[in-house]
Parts: sequence; structure tokens; C-alpha cells
Amino acid sequence: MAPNQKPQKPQSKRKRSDLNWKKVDHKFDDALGDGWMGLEEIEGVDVDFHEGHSGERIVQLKPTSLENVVDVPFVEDDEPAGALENTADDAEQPAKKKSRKEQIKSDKRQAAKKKRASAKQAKREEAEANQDKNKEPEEAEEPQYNAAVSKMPEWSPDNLNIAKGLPPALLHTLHSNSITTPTPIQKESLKSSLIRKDVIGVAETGSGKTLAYGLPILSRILEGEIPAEALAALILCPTRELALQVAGELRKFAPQVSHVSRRVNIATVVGGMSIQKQQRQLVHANIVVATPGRLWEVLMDNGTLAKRAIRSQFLVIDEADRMIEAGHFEEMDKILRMTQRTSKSSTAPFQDEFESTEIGLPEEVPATDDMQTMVFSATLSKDLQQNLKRKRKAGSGKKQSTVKTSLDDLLMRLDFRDHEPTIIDLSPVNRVVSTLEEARIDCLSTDKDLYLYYFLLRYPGKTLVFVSSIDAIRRLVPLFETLKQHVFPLHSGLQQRQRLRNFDRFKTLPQAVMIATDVAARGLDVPAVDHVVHYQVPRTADAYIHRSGRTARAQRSGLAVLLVSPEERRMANDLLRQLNRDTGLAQLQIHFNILDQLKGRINLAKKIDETTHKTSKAKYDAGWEKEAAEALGVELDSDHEETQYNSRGQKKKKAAHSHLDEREEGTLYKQKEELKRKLAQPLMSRGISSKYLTTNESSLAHELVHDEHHKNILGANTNKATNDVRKGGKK
Ligand SMILES: Nc1ncnc2c1ncn2[C@@H]1O[C@H](COP(=O)(O)OP(=O)(O)OP(=O)(O)O)[C@@H](O)[C@H]1O
Repeated sequence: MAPNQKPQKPQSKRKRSDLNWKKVDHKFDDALGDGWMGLEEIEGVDVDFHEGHSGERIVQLKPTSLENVVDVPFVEDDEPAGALENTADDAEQPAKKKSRKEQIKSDKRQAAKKKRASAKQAKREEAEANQDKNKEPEEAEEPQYNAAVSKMPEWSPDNLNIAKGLPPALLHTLHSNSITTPTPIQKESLKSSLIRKDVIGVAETGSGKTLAYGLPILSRILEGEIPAEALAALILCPTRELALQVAGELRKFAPQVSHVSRRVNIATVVGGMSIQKQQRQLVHANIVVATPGRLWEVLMDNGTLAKRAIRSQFLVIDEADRMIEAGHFEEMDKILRMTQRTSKSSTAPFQDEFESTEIGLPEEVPATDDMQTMVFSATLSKDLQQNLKRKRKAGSGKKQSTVKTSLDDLLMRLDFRDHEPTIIDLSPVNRVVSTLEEARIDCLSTDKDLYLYYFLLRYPGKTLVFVSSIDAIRRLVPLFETLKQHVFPLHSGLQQRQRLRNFDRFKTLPQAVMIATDVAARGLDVPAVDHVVHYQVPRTADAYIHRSGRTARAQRSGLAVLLVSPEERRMANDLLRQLNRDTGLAQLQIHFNILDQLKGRINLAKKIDETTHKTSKAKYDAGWEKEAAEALGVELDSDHEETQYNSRGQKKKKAAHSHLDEREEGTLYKQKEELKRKLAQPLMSRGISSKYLTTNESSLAHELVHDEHHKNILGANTNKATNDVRKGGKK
């Protein structure tokens, strides 16, 4: 059949007769019933299968005794395959007679060959189709791309003061994500990183440091400059959430390109998630974003990755000061030693580690001279320049005895390939972003819950509350749940799945509260966080800066509130000194009459929580006793129930706990009903009357009609919290 010809219904009668069909007689003819016409066989014909233009299956019969080759469209169970049609095109077949066996073999070979060819063709077609879909902007969307670039002169090489700017495809994705102007840290660091210099960058929270180190990495991949045997980048982060976020941010900006060697494949390697899945992702990854613990575990198991990591073109340490906190990340140290060049120490520094494992990393894998190191944080010591100079003077062989600060320690452990890394310190004098408003609330430590509740009701929005222990979260979350707040915990004691779910829900809900430990203090980017509350005074200025930095990101406004109890005053003063706040922090205005109304609610909620805790503990203990008795095969008699021993062997009273449960449960029910009533009562701002709506100072009727009233407090204005910070500094 001619290539462009549509398959036609075979003219079976005419051609069929040209072949030497023979009737086959067999004993089953009668048994096969009325529909059965008979069976014929033919010899001297090669049978070949291939796919037609419209996907139909073609049976090609090549009579070895005839010069003609015939194509028969084959539609399964629809048309008979014995019909033949002459074609002129494929006529050249040697008229050699084959034995039956040879013929079957040859048929099979031919069929396999055709199958391979058609699979190849399908792949080619798919690749072509994909090429069209993912065409780089400069090929596929020339005008659109040019428009994007012309709208972003700030990203031009001239403006960045460099010879060659970012690849067009990358500019395109920046534009489509509305990143039209580089932030100061991006501008400064690109000048050096794009010409392959090492960079140490310090800039305020939320200033775009992720892209500051991400763009040169993406750029190098897109330019096709990454050797096949190397990773493009190894990025280390202190927390799992941050690693996942960084990977997400890079994916968002990674352009889709058709060149396989220029594609960006990012793998995250973090604890608490399936290691097998991460191993699979690593096969194709050219960027690995990881927390040190899990990464080290994976490296010990995956020699190929270890070799690629050693030759990584970029090593990035995000939140660097956190990563090197004393005893924080043992594995971090090992990973850093792995990426050091052997010349830095007499033997390959990581070799001992690998020898004890099965992967047997060959000694001849040297760390690359090309590795570019980038170190970023919002809080790196101001003595940075000095420390680096000291390090350079000390030379690479200098012992660690000269190490004085953790930063020195980091610099000693990092093997900067660049003799003079570029240091960019853009941290603001105040150490926090200018769009951040700060305030304090002085209160008794026993009243902190009350003030927090007041704050959450008075200023609805997205609030992140930092506490210094997991226990505090375990107490506060049920309390605020009882008070019907959308509250989510985040701490290292939670399962990773729960951590991610909570973080995600906090991110997506327009109004929510997250109560977290420092797990959430660094790097997490939730753009719409309105407030950060420091439930306790943070121990260090750095902790305060990072925690506060979860709000007021990317030029938005935000408020950080510090709750200070009398016992914490000295600590707070120290903190403010470190932060150069000579005038102290302004007080947040409190509407005390609302506070009074909240006292009843919070006291009741606390009672409910206590009772709930007691009853669930009693139930748990009862369950424990029953289980222990069952395990021992003994029955609990009434005497036994009078006095029991807990798992530590301490004697405890268990007299008639079932009666106690009933009593407690009754109390609990009553308390819950009462709280329900209290929560249903509206809160009133001072001087507000719910009976005479129009007589109030602020015309409550007007506010209600126009839907301008405060969501939780009648008669209160809807000011943002930042407007209620008493100006004038010191209280
Ligand atoms: N040039 C830019 N223009 C506008 N927005 C940007 C720009 N660069 C980054 N952003 C956005 O700013 C937000 C903060 O960025 P990022 O998380 O990188 O800050 P960061 O400096 O690393 O903060 P932290 O110190 O808290 O880790 C992100 O949502 C990011 O997408």
C-alpha cells in the first residue's frame, strides 16, 4: 500500500484465489456447530504485523513464491485476516522457499523488528510534540518573551553591573511570577555569583535570599554548564519545612526547557518522609535540597550520589549560623568535610566514614576545585570581615585551636575555593525589617493566656505564636481549641505528615493561629502572616529577629508583640540592648474592659481542659491496669481496685474510678454548656449598649448595617494592630 493511501477494505475474493489455500480436514468440524465454515491452510507466505497510519494493525502477507507483497488492515474480531490486496511498493522479496520452522522464525524476527521501529517512531513523535509544548520562550513565544524582558530593565546586565545576565528563559519565569525587580541582596550577590565567586550574604528576613542563591544555580543549569558526573547544587537547610519550601521556590522559577541536559530536577532529602521515594527522586536530580541528618543517611547508602555530591558545582548553606550551632548537626560537619578538597587535609577527610559502610567510595574521587560556596542568613555576626581575614592569614592548614566563635568555626570548616569570598552585609541597623512594627505587653506570667486570647480576638488575622517548649504548645493548643480558635501546633515532636498538614492549613486559612517552637522560626515564608507573638522572651537577639521575621516579609507590614512577665524583665532589657533599642519597645494598647469580659471565658476553658485531662488520664490508667491484668492472666478484684501501682511502682489511689469518671464527666458537660453560653454572648467595647444601637459613640447601627463592625467585639474599631501600638517608645 502506498504510504499516504488510506487502508481499504480488502478485495478478498480476487486475491485469495491467487494463493495456494488447502482445505484442512479434521474430526471436530461437526462438533464446532453451525457457524463453523471450515479451516484452510496456506504455505509459502511470510506473515508480518505492523501499525498503519491511523493506528490500525496491518497484517502483511509476503508470499515467498509470489513477487507480490500484500497489506491487509487487521481489525481484531471484526474483519477476517485472510483477505489480500496487491501492492506494488514492497514487491522485492527473494523468491526463496523456506522451511516451515525457518519461516516461523523469520516471521518472529520481522515482527520484532517492526515493533522496535514503530516504538522508536512513536518516541520520536512524542519528543517532537513535547518540544513544541515546552519550547523555550525565545523560540516559541518570542514576542511575549521580549515583552517580559523589556518590562524588566532592572534585571538587565547593565543594571546588575555584570557582563552577561540571566538566561532569557529564567527572566521569563521571573516575569511570569511578577518578580520584576531584584531585591538588594539579589542584586549584590548576583554580581559575584554569576562570575563564579563564593558569596557570604547577610540580609534581613524576607528579603529574597532564596532566589539570591537560587538564580545563579538555575542559570548555570540552563546554560548547560554542569558536568554530567556532578550535581549542580547541594543546598543544606536547618529544618524539613524550610528544605521543602526552598525546593518549592526553586521549582516555581525553574523554566521548562526541551534540552534534557538543561532541565532542572530538584530532590528534597529530609527526615520523617519516605527514604525510598527520596532515593528514587535522586536518580534524576541535579539540585538536592536537604537537611543534614537525612542527607548523611542517604549518602552513606548511595555511593553514586556521594560521588556526585563531592563534585557538586554549588554548595549552599542556608541559615548558616543555625546550621553550625554547637552540637546541632553532627552530620553537617561530616558533609562539609566530604566536600573539602583533599589538599586541605592529608587524606580524604570523609574517607573514614565511608570505609565503614558498604559503598566503598573510591579514594580517587576528589572534591572538585570548581565548587562555588554560598552562605546565607539574616543573622551572621558583624565581625565577619575580620574573622575571614584572620582565616585567610591563618592559611588552610591552621588548626582549629584559633577558633573563637561559631562563625570562625564555620569558616574553618568550609573550604571556600575562592581566596576572597564576597561578603555582602545588608543587615539593617535595627536588625529587623523597616516594615515591622514592634510592641510589648507587660503582664503577669499567669495572665499571658488571657492577653494572648485578647490579642487574637481583638486583631483577627494570621498570627504565629512562638513558645520555648513543646509542653507549652501541648497546653495552649487544647486551651485555644476549647475557645473555638483555629489553632495549629508545630513542633519537632509531631509526625512529619502532621507538621506539614498543620503548616499547610495555617498557610491557606485566611485567619488562623499557629503555636510553634523555633522549628518555625527560620526561613519559613508565609507571606500573609499579620502578627508574631513572642509568648516568652526569646533567649537571644537572633531568635527574636528570625521569629519576628515571619511577618513583614517582602515589603509587607507586620507586627511583633513581646509578652513580658515581671520575672522576664531583665531578660527583655538585655534583649533590647542587643537589638539596639535604647528607647525600649512601645506598649500595645489594651482595652481592659474587654479583657475583663474574657477572664470568665478563659478561666472556664482552663477548667474544662483540666477536667478533660483528668478524665482521659483516668481512662488511660484504667486501660493500663486492665491490660496488665490480662497480660498476667489475673482478674482484678475489688480490693485490687482500691489500691493500684503505676508503671513506676508508685502507689496510687484508684478507688471506684468509674464513679469518679461519671462525676467528672457530668461536671465537664455542665462546664462545656456554660462556656458555649459565654462564647455566644457578644463582647462589648466600653460605653457600648446593645439595647440602644444608635446611641453609641460610634453608631453601632451604622457599623452593623454597613458590615463595618468588628468581627468579635461590638463597638470596637477595626484598626490594624499596628495602629494600636502606642507611639513614643519607652513605657
Ligand atoms: N525580587 C523579588 N521581588 C518580589 N518578591 C520577591 C523577590 N525575591 C523574592 N521574593 C519573595 O519574597 C518572599 C521572601 O523571600 P525568601 O523566603 O527568599 O526570604 P529570605 O530572605 O530567605 O527570608 P528569611 O531570612 O526569613 O529566610 C518570597 O515569597 C519570595 O517569593
